[in-house]
Amino acid sequence: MIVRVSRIGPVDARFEAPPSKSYTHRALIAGALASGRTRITRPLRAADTELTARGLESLGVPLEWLPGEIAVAGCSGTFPAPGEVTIDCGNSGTTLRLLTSAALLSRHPVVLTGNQRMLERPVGPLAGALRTLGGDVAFVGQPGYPPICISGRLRGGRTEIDGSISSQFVSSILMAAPYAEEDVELTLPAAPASRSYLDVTADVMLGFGARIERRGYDWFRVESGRAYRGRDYPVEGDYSSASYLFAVAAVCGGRVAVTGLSPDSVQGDRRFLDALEAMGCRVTAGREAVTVERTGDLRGIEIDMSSSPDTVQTLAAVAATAGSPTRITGTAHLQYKESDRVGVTAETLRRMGAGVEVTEDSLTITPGPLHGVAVDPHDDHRTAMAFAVLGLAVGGMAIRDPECVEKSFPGFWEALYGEGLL
Ligand SMILES: O=C(O)C1=C[C@@H](OP(=O)(O)O)[C@@H](O)[C@H](O)C1
Ligand SMILES: C=C(OP(=O)(O)O)C(=O)O
Repeated sequence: MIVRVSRIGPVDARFEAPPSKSYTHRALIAGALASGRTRITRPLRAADTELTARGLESLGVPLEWLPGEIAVAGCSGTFPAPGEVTIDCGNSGTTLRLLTSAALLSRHPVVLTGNQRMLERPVGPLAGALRTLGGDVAFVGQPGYPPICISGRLRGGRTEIDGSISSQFVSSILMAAPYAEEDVELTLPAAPASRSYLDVTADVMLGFGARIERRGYDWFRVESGRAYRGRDYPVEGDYSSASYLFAVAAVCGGRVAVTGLSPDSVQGDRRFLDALEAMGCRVTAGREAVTVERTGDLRGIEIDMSSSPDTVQTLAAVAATAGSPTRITGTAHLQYKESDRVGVTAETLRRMGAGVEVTEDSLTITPGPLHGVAVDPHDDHRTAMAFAVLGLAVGGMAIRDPECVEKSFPGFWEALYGEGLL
């Protein structure tokens, strides 16, 4: 299938943000490990969160998707799987990495695998740290990459962990840590990638009753024995998904209001709004909705997006329509995602007529006269959504394999249709 995107004029649209992918993954895992029942309300039902849910079910956790909620019967810290299980995590890095440490809470070995691309996404630093904490982690194929087989126990204690490739390595150990035999103390020798996701992890853990001490992003201690308690857990809206909606106002002009976002969220992709404001948009966060409005021209900016990785492509798309160049830094770890995102973004923007310069950790976009092109998202939802939005300003855009948005934002195309934008 192909979605064709035509140029539209200034917009006046209102959307509801989809629920947060990161919060839904974590609430599923905390609820599955908790004592008692958990009701996750307004969860994200998308390909990736279904993969986490199915993984937990195969570990023996009863779980039910109901309209607008998920009911989870917690296993009190020991997965009841009756034997070895293999979990297919597709291309969901969060599923594979977060379940890696939790798998030590099963009495039987757990094999975690995924699709072809997932087998190229690293897990080595996580495996190394887990071994120090008592786990047996064996690489079934290429050392440092899935598939991995997890057995042994989560003894706990102190370890160092390098989160500079992915914060998910750190989140993984933190989320399982309340069920270690001893307290877990993690020291991060290097600045973690995507550090804001560690705030999301801590937020969910605290919400489920864990005790966690920390010094910024370089030291964490989780108390053993402070089990998660089942609860009703409402999931807030997703700032990464909302970025595509806000970007429509930035590239087309006019205004877009998005409801369902928490104004004091710790999600790092909130920073995308600061970027739009610095470029010349008006951003207002009211009680009901966050609104982005553009009446004049956009100017280029320089911004560090290391903590907001999932909105780098949205920002690159907006930057291509500005009046001056934009330099985005903190992009090194985007090469480990669903695709080599910097490479694909640079190549597509160049084909559209923009100038793009790439270094190891930055992306500089120099706007030029743009024209639409055919985009192969390489099965990367964020590439499809970012270039669809840019297509609304440029016209003549064709997005191949549009169903890849199922990963995080299954209603993306319907949302644009619903507001008459497609
Ligand atoms: O923990 C999470 O929920 C996520 C962490 C980030 O990954 P990295 O830490 O690998 O950059 C982000 O890109 C991903 O979409 C979700
Ligand atoms: C990188 C992403 O997800 P994950 O790491 O879970 O595959 C994403 O959604 O952009």
